[in-house]
Amino acid sequence: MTRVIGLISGTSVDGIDAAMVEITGTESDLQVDWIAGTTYPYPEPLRQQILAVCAGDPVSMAEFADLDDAIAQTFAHAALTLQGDNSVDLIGSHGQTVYHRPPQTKQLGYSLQLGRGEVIAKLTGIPTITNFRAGDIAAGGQGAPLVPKVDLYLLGDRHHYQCVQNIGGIGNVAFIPPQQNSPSTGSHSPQMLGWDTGPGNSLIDLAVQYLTNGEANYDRDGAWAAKGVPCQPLLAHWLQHPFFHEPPPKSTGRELFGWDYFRDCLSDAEPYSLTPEDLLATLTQLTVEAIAINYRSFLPVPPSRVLLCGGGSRNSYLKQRLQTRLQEIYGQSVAILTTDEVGMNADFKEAIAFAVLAYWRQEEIPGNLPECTGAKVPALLGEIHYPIL
Ligand SMILES: Nc1ncnc2c1ncn2[C@@H]1O[C@H](COP(=O)(O)OP(=O)(O)OP(=O)(O)O)[C@@H](O)[C@H]1O
Ligand SMILES: CC(=O)N[C@H]1[C@@H]2OC[C@@H](O2)[C@@H](O)[C@@H]1O[C@H](C)C(=O)O
Repeated sequence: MTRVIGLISGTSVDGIDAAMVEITGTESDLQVDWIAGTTYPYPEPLRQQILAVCAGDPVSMAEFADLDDAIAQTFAHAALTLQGDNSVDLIGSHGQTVYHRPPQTKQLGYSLQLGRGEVIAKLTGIPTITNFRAGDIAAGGQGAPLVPKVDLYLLGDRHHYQCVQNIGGIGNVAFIPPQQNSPSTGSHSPQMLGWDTGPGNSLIDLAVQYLTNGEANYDRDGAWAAKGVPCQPLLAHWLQHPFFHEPPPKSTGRELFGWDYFRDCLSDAEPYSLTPEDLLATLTQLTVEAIAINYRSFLPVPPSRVLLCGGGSRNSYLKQRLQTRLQEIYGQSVAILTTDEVGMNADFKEAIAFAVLAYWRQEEIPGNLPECTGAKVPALLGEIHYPIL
């Protein structure tokens, strides 16, 4: 048994999710037992600095190095807070993505996560694995999404064609066909798939911040959007964005669906004189339609159930709109649950996944699925940093 802490701050930049778990087995016999989890908020000035860098604000290399270390220190504190009196064997830290560029025909991808492992290992005294995306990118992959391989082994089901749909800042899906035999035999058909579906909560959050002058950060339970009506012509226009129609493998981030895109949305919306409620309803529906278009265009069969995770799984209005839209496109009801309902914590699933990815790195088991990231080969993911005792 290996006790591992997994750490991640996602594209919402809302704080560090930390999960402590005990892991045994390897792939088809992988077992992860939950011990504890916590969300450790960034100090507000640090959060603002991260958002500014993500939005393209210029920084000197010296400021950049300080930012890297400030993030690493916050991650280390999150790990130490969660660790308490427990002994921990390993930390898997995703870090904070500040830039992501998918690969092009003649150019490898580039994905930068801050919060260097040397500092986390030094401050915690625990071996720390970081920089998980580089190994997949070196193999020609997108570097994302990486969580689907963990979903396969922890959420694969004998009967269902499942979609595990994360709705964080960005949305991503893992499509998992029924696992009749051991997944590692590759005997399942059709194949496992996974890719980024587009905006999750990123545009909804930006709209709430804009509409409240920064007083609020998100639309709790979708209550505000639920009072509005989606503007169909605006949606039709936004849905022409090439990302929604690009076949997988594909990945994205705040570079595409961040402030600049939101400002474009606002100017597109001007002629319609939308109320704040209508604007939020339309942006929420964009997330729903992005998921629906991706499923209809790229899944080989309709999912028999969708397992939601990430903060968007708490947005009951979004969930209900997604239910309606999937029923419309498939002509039959598709069960929508949260991963909590099948025993996997929906808020900490990504943190748990990076604990597993670190464990796989230590056991020398590849962490990526080429069918999801587009990498040429399965690759060992992550760099190991040992504390100097
Ligand atoms: N009760 C709720 N109602 C509506 N939305 C919610 C609720 N709770 C969380 N959210 C949304 O979830 C977001 C955070 O989700 P999450 O932590 O999964 O994102 P992330 O991990 O940062 O993103 P990513 O998965 O893209 O890296 C918040 O910014 C908010 O928009
Ligand atoms: C570059 C980056 O941080 N991408 C994240 C982001 O957040 C959601 C989506 O975009 C996903 O593909 C990815 O994260 C998860 C943890 C993944 O790799 O599976």
